[in-house]
Amino acid sequence: MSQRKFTNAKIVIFGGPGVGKTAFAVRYITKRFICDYDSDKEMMYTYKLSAAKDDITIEILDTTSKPSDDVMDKHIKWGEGFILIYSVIDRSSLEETMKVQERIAKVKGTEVPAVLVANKCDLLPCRDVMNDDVQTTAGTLDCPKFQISVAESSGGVLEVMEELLCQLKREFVKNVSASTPMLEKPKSKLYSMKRAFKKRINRSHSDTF
Ligand SMILES: Nc1nc2c(ncn2[C@@H]2O[C@H](COP(=O)(O)OP(=O)(O)OP(=O)(O)O)[C@@H](O)[C@H]2O)c(=O)[nH]1
Repeated sequence: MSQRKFTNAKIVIFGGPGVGKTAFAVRYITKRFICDYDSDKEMMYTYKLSAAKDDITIEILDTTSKPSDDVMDKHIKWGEGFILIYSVIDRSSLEETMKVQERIAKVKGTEVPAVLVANKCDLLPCRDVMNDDVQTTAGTLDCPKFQISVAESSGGVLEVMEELLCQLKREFVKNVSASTPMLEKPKSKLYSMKRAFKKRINRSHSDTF
């Protein structure tokens, strides 16, 4: 039987070198900011989120910063929702996310659950990416945009995840309704009475001949 409840989410984090992909995943899971991680290692995290109706198992794939096209396509096919992170102090990282968006659009189309995240907003005095840059380099996916600092607090990270999970749930519900055959509407009492009456008339009619 196909699954009818939203209980799983597969999320992929893409972004250029050092933008804070690992910091984001670790912040979401542990609510802590740890300054240094093993650099550029691919990691899979699993996190159980207790929701009002059901628990949701969230798998988060923290990718390397420069995956080959084949590896990127494999991750895109695996993922259901995408977090595209760039750093406000590194303009080239914004361009990286544009390339990823094009790839996602090619593999999965443009209607994909995704969010675009500007990280390291605590370093705004050193910013290298202006708001106009983001508007003009909007990319192929029309996804919600966030400005956060993983270092400063968990708030932004939670907001991003909440938005993506909402998009994923919407997509899930859409797919379930599309795959469910339309159930026949229950007949009203009047309809049943009319049918019974018709049957009786037909029977008495055939009795006559
Ligand atoms: N100031 C500041 N530093 C941050 C923030 N987020 C992450 N960093 C730092 O940026 C560096 C890179 O963070 P990572 O999480 O390793 O970045 P990454 O994208 O996983 O890096 P790679 O996978 O190696 O490309 C680390 O030193 C983090 O402490 C932030 O919001 N503000």
